[in-house]
Amino acid sequence: MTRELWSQMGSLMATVVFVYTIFERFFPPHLRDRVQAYVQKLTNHFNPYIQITFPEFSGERLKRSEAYTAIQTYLSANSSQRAKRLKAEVVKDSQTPLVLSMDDNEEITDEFQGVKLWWSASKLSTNPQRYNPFSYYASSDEKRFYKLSFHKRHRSLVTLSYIKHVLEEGKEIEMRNRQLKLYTNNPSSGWYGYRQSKWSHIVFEHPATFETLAMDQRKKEDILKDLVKFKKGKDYYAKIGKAWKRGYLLYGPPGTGKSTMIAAIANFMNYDVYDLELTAVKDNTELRKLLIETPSKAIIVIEDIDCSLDLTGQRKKGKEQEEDEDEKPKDPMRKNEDEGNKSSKVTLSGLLNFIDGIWSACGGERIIIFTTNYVEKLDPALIRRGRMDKHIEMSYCCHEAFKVLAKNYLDVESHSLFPVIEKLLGETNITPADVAENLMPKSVDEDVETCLLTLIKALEAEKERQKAEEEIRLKEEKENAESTHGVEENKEKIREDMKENGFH
Ligand SMILES: Nc1ncnc2c1ncn2[C@@H]1O[C@H](COP(=O)(O)OP(=O)(O)OP(=O)(O)O)[C@@H](O)[C@H]1O
Ligand SMILES: [Mg+2]
Repeated sequence: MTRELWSQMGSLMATVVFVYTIFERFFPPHLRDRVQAYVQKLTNHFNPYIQITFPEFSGERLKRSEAYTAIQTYLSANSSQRAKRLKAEVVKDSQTPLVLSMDDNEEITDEFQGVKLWWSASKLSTNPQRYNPFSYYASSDEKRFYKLSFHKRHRSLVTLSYIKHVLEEGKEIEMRNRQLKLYTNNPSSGWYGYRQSKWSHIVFEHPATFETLAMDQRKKEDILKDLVKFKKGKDYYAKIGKAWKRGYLLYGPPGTGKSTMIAAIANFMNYDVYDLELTAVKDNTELRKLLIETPSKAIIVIEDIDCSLDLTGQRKKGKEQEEDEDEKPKDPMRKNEDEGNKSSKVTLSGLLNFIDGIWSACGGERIIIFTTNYVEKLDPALIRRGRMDKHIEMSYCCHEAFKVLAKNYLDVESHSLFPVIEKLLGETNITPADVAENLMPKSVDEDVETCLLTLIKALEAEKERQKAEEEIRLKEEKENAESTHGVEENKEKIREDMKENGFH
């Protein structure tokens, strides 16, 4: 018998039950229960189709079931073309605010490894008397659920593989469609008030992508490969017994694209960005509390690490200082003074403890990015491999990077002026930010050639400036060397005079 026939049998049974309910008061209760149990047994015995129900709220009606949401997303993506009656819902924090899913009592067919399965959306009103047609809100007596039906011979395929596949794909689509967020830490004074939290967020809508990022192509591909490997590395990290995190250090002069690279990484990985402003963090305990609240699939960013705090070379000193302070007997009169001095006492060791510590393994899948303009100023302990796994230099604009910018800003891939620019770029240090600024048309009627000529002029001016700077530097060096030489000559002369005069 086909599933359709079984469905019709179901309707027939419902009619029987309905008729039976009308006449139920003529049956004594013990007989009624027995008949009900027999009817159920009989149907189960002959019906080869199994049904699994996924309720919207499980247990307490406080939290929507994650499985229900994932199934809804999966079915919306796979069924909106097939279902005839659809329901439109506004979904918060999604790139597609209006989500279409199949309407109540609608049924669609899915296929998995050649096996057919049926999904239906239903709702059950447990207290029909309380139905209020004028209410804006769903009745609290309404219970929604998805029902999955399949033939019993596919029981293990469905329970072991299909449901897992649906939930994983549903969650994956949710992640893809969600809007990224940029979080910044709140000062601790506001952490515990009404509706206050440690992080505030806004929607993250930075357009930067790896495609629009101007840098050496090989370097770019290397970073992309590293990111992909990290994203797929859950099992690998578990196998080698390392927390699923990766540290990047981006360094280079201002305007070379460090912040742009962070945005491109966030867009590529589809991770939220947690921009940690260290100067707003009082001490290591606060730092720990903030970091504990960062979830999985997050990028934790500390920009300009050399300027945020005096982290450079302070590791030992910081520790010793902390120990000293612990040993000092506390003078009650000095308590207020101490509290006043407590502003921003995050230490390098506190930060390193987090990066290495066990709580960085809670939640997993996190990328930590430090940026700096002066890599040479940083304490080697902070940037050693294993902590900052990848050091990426963002350098001055090379010809390849220029070509990306020309494509972004002017939509050209080649031009007779390109070789002139290539030569000048080889002789001058100019940041991609400056190149971009010069390439941008200043008015609507400025054509490609005018923009390229503007850039050439800027490059020539910069070349002259750098040449003049270099000449001054060389002159100063020469003068210094000469004056040192003069002092030495003088000393030698005095020594000879003293010898002549009999002094030794
Ligand atoms: N490599 C790049 N690719 C594309 N655009 C870039 C690049 N570098 C700079 N830009 C452009 O210049 C602007 C400034 O760059 P960005 O803020 O990323 O530099 P930065 O290295 O973070 O500088 P800072 O050290 O001052 O923070 C960006 O908005 C972007 O438009
Ligand atoms: Mg920056």
